[in-house]
Amino acid sequence: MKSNNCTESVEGRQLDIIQRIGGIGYWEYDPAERAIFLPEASQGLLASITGSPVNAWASFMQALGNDGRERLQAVLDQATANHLSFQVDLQLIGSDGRPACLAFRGAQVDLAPGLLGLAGTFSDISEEKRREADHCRINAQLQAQLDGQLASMAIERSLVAKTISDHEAHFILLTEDVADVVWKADSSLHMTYISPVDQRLRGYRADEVLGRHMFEMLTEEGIATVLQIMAQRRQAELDGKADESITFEVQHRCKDGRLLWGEVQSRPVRDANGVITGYHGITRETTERRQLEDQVRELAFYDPLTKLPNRRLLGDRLNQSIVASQRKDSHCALMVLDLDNFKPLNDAHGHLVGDLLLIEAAHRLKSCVREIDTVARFGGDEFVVLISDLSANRPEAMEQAGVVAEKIRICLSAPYLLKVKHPSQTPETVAHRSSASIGAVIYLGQQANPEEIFKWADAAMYQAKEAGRNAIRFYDEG
Ligand SMILES: Nc1nc2c(ncn2[C@@H]2O[C@H](COP(=O)(O)OP(=O)(O)OP(=O)(O)O)[C@@H](O)[C@H]2O)c(=O)[nH]1
Repeated sequence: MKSNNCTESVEGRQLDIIQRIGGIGYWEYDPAERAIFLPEASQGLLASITGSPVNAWASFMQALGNDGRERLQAVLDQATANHLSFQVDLQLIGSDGRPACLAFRGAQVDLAPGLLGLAGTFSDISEEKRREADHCRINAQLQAQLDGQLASMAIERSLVAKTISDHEAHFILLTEDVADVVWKADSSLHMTYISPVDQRLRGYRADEVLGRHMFEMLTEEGIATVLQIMAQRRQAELDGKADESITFEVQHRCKDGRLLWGEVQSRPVRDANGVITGYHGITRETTERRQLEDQVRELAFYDPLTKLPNRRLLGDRLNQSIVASQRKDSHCALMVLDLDNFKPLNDAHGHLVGDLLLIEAAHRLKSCVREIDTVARFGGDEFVVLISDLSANRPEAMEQAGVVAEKIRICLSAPYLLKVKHPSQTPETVAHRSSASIGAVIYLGQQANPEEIFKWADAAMYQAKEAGRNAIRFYDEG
């Protein structure tokens, strides 16, 4: 099969760089198989965290220990059952005996048409955890000092008052120093304290925030997330299982209309009877990390030029289609398409104009199939179409696939009028004729493996080329 090693390697390199700089890995979870899938670059990142270069996922599971493994599985099960997004922090011991902490974040997504699963990212937060522990230690020390002073207040009221104000000044200095926003709210979520960092991040002065409701800082989605978390906390309190500290990520509104992502770590403040009288917490800006996470996902699974799924994602969808086809007893079709007469366009007008044709071809291909079908780009001028839910009867399924293939062939052979915009020149329209040679194969369940299916469709595509191009050939099993 022809391939575009250059595009693949650029993608791989970009992904690699993003993962190294951002320290973010990507995963997908198929609930039916109860299996996690990691792209290759994420495996490398995981291996560097666990310190074991061999079989990154296995050494990660080993490093988690029984408790960690059970915890991760429970979170995946719960997120699948309740359609929740989640974050779980997992402690592990690397192969060199070094303790590490990994943040697993995820949400429900369509892994493939009709297949709901989970997808998300992981990152090494060992350093953040160490810093958090330092914060907590400092806060605890301050709190202990304040408590001690308050206890002797009756005796040395005036002396203590001075000490407290010293400590408050110390506390304010500390909160100004850290990059995170420190805040407090009363039990009805009206803000009672916010550190000055918030003004740097969101543009609001503290006096514009104090007394306002916390929800005024958040987007509608963020409010829904907080309400959901509060309902869960109330239920957990009733069950006697409430966690004191809760971490969640929501978007915050800025004064100039921008939106920022913030990871909020919140704790309740309780009176002597354990009744919640307010909340306090730390909010860390995570916009850049979220953007990196989105970029990692894009680069890992999508072709940057056409935005179609790439070879890696198609491989995954093909595996899923085989399982689904077995379960539903319905055929699927895989078609490999190579454009004809594409190179002359590049040669005459340059690669940028060639790119416009590839983008147009991608649009045309998508318009020929249903939402549940997959159109992928394999690099170069080669595309792959995966069609599922065809008849259980082989000749009938072949006829159905033939109708789609013919629709694609006609659609791709229509003339291309490419609008080229040169910088500081009037736009020109380049007309070009291309078509596609299409090789198709029909498969049912696990009768064949993905490599064979690709090989057969590819062989059929070469037959279509040899037959004079702009043609369709089905793989003949005979
Ligand atoms: N514009 C552009 N061209 C690419 C890209 N990737 C590969 N190519 C070019 O695509 C062309 C593919 O060559 P061929 O498939 O042999 O060209 P063809 O004229 O369609 O020939 P036949 O398939 O034999 O009909 C080569 O010129 C590659 O340089 C890309 O991302 N953008």
